[in-house]
Amino acid sequence: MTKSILAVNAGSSSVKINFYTLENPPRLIADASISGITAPPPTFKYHKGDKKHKQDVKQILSTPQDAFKYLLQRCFSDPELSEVASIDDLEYICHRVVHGGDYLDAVLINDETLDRLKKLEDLAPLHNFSALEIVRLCKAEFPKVPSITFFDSCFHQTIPEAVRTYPINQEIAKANGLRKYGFHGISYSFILRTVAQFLNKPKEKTNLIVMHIGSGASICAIKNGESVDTSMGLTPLAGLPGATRSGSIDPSLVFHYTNEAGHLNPGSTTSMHISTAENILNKQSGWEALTGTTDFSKIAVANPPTKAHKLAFDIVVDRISGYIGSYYVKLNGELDGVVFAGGIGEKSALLRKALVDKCQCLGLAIDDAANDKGPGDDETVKDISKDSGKGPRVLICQTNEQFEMAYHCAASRS
Ligand SMILES: Nc1ncnc2c1ncn2[C@@H]1O[C@H](COP(=O)(O)OP(=O)(O)O)[C@@H](O)[C@H]1O
Ligand SMILES: CC(=O)OP(=O)(O)O
Ligand SMILES: [Mg+2]
Repeated sequence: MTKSILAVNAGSSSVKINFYTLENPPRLIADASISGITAPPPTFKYHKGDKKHKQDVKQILSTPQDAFKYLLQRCFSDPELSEVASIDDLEYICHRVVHGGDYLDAVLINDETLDRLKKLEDLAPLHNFSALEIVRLCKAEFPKVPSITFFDSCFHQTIPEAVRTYPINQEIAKANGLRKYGFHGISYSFILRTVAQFLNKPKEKTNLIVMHIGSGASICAIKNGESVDTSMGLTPLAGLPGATRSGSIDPSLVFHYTNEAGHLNPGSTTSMHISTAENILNKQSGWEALTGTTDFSKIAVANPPTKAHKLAFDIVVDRISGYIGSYYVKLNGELDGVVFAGGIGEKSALLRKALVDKCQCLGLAIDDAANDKGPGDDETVKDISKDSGKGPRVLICQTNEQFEMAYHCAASRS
């Protein structure tokens, strides 16, 4: 019986689990996901071969842990699904953990590594706790199956010192690990390999600007196959706005958020504890704070229902295009392509069009029909450039963090 790998990706608004055969490269057996955790009702999707199933979930799933438990229950007890998902066949469970601190590579979970990762929970408040709860649950439910954690932050260890260093007291910065880490790295690693292959270039000679735009959004400059800058920082709050995250703001805004603004003194933050500020910027901001919805498909529409929806869309376009310009300079204008990925990057033709139009001066142009059609289910990379061959290519990549983890797991264990 072929052994299998279960890969778990707990994002801020979704949980995706995929089963693969343990072979190099792994083959997909089945996948299941819960999306829209922050915009109920959540949606359950399941796919095996040509069998596809989609339904709204009636029960309340307000955290990624709840969503994971629901997925396990469906996969292991539903007669239709259980044939592919027997616990006895599982050889490894791969988990996406957003913040890996100073870890340079994936680690096998044991008491020591779990303890070390627990200390990082505060640095990715929307992610690490939930991901580690899922790791703990797997340890308890399937004690014989090793769990391996893959980190979003590892891909960015090539970011040069001047880019990753914050201009603050360096003793304090070093003692507390205060630097840019960057995230979505499992996704960037998948995108780099598949896009380089698509372009017929060695990874080491590939220069890209990649946008991973989902409920959490970031952008990465890749030079000669290495991350040289990315918009998220010490935590996934920095950079672009997200569904409930503010993205980068003037750091002093925190001290002026209450009605005591303009009367700053050491006591003026008493009603605004620092963890409250963190909570507001991570969970009560972003496009939900502007429009009332975390669902970007309600915002990226030809006729926005309110001025606030239009404003939210324009803010996202403004912030992303600002980074594209900055990264174009950082890559000395030597750019093979600009890549759209993530739930929004892959699905919103309107956002892609608005961004490419805004970046015309960099030689970017889009083929409207190809853009509107988007990628087919089996099309991992799609070229939507107006005139491929001229200027940097405009591409969509259907990223797959679950595959990336299984791929590295199978490669290192086979
Ligand atoms: N057709 C669409 N147009 C715009 N946004 C979309 C569309 N479909 C899904 N989305 C958005 O994609 C986001 C989820 O992205 P995804 O990368 O899957 O999630 P996560 O960040 O949890 O990993 C949600 O904000 C959802 O509203
Ligand atoms: C790092 C991050 O924000 O991840 P996600 O987009 O999956 O929430
Ligand atoms: Mg995600």
